[in-house]
Amino acid sequence: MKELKERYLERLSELYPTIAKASTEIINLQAILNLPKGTEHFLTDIHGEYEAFSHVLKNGSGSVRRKIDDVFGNTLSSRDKQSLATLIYYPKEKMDRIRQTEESMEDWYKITLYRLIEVCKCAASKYTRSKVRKALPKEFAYVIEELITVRPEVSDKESYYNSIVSTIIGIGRAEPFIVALSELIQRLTVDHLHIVGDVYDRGPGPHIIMDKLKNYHSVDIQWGNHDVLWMGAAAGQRGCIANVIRICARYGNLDILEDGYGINLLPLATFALRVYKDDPCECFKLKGEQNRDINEKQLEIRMHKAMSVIQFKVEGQIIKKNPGFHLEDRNLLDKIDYERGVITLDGKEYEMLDINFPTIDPKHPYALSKDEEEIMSRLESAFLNCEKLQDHMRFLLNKGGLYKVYNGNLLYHGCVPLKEDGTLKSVRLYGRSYKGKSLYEVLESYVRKGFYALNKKEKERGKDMMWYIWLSENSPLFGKDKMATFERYFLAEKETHKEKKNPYYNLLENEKVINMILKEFGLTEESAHIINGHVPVKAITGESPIKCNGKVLVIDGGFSRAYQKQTGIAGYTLIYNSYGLILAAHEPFESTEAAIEKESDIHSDSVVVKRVLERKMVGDTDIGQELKEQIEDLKMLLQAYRSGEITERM
Ligand SMILES: O=P(O)(O)OC[C@H]1O[C@](O)(COP(=O)(O)O)[C@@H](O)[C@@H]1O
Ligand SMILES: [Mn+2]
Repeated sequence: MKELKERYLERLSELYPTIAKASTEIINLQAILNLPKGTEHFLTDIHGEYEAFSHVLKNGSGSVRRKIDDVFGNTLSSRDKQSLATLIYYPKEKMDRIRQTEESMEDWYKITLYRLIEVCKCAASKYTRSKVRKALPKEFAYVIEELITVRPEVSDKESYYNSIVSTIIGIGRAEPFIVALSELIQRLTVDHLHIVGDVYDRGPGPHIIMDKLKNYHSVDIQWGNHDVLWMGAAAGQRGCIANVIRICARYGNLDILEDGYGINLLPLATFALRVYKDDPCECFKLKGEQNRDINEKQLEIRMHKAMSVIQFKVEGQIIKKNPGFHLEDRNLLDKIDYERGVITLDGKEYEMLDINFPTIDPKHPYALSKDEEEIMSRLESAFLNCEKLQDHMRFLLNKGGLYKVYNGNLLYHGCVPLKEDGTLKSVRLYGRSYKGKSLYEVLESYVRKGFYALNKKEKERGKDMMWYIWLSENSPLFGKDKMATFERYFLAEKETHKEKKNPYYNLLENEKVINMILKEFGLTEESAHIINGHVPVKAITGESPIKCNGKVLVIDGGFSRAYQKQTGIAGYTLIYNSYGLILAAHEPFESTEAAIEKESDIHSDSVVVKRVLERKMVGDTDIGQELKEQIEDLKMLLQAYRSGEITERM
């Protein structure tokens, strides 16, 4: 044991070769511990709505505006503060407009630069100089540092700053400088971003969101069921591929695949046009407002139906291949009487709203036709070989997981499967039982195996498991008793569409149950929270996202336009800064254009969920914990230098 310690100290002495260097590092780390905790920003269920996403990313769900309020208090009108906020979110676009009406741009630059520098100073004050320096845009790094640091040795500060600002304006660099400062403020306002699942599906730009996330300075992602669906598709799992394409078609978003990812859908299109030529495909109308031409719409509706039929077939095959999934009762194609146009479910007969299935052989309803097989095999290789998709999925794998414990909070997308009595539900997977945290962990390991396992069988299991995570009642990411896709397309009876939620969702107010879950994930402190997405909070009916006296926060972002009618708002996001937790309720996002022109911001309401008694410092966070350990190690090294166990390296 001692040997190990010695070896460790030797290694450490390579990094801190002298007493002076080790001491300096201890002092630096100690200083960081005493800075206020960085701001965390939580977003969930973005569902492809990249414009709204991009806006909340820019405004930090109200954090930028709060900074402006802190700095200017009553010395600026609320209008001016809002203009300044909009400028910080959209500097280029805003200046394009201002230039058209402003009489003296020079004055405007002066006032604006002064205001931005003040906000920037405030945003930077939470960080060490070294961290701020790393965030500075290269081109203006030196000047910005000059402007935001207090220089006691300069006696006439005002004229010092004024001369820098005048030079910037004089040499025609005011606008790029304003852009750089605005972006820096955005960057410094939020220290770390959490995405609590469901980047993908329903909206038009998940690939754009993924690109933005890839460039974001600090982020983690808890996968949502829709994300795992896309991961499964990228791994070549046919059930996932079929669902991904069906959902894109349903929302009129096939462009994501064709233009966003370069996946060729022509074979599917020609097939759908041929096979469903005279079929009105009534059950497969597209969702949302679709402003596209009628022929295009007709084509997409047919592709929607063609892919849905393929989905029900390939899912049937996966269910047969994996008896352990216990999903046999979801195989419905063999329950249809194709002659009479009815289906029998639980002993009851229902009329099918559509009975035109030219590719289904009633004796072998789950077999793909030759053409369907050909399409799926081409799609499989298209998904597997799509560089950009693979790159996005690698990012999800590297930055994400099924859950996260971070600064005393437990983050996951869906739920922890429970029994009616509130105890953990045990789930058998490939011969072993798992519940709670171990269920999360084994499922995550299967996802990774689906991408990386060398053993073919393990890899195959991993892939199928991604489809299972998408829709199984035992999946913590889905948490409903069935996914009633088939019934919702083909049956009029609403009772068959019902997807019953796991008891978890009825137990969210039960403190005993919530404490049990937190403890299961190693969180025993009274101050711990669960942060949850997945289920839209229906503010319209008075539902609150704050459950269990604030211990649970269900912040389904409601970004998804398709769901805004049901929720009545555009959902919630959460901020955790050094003063506590703040929940922001958002109004629907009209457009980027409106956000700039009308200076409309979409957070309508901010509720302080919890105000801490004492301001939280870095020392109180997970990173603070690590820093404290580093300090302890360095103290050990110092001791070793002083006692002569280790000699300084000069
Ligand atoms: O509204 P759509 O697109 O028809 O999708 C409904 C389906 O999506 C789900 O709600 C799952 O998606 P979420 O994770 O966004 O809730 C299923 O339970 C349901 O069958
Ligand atoms: Mn979800």
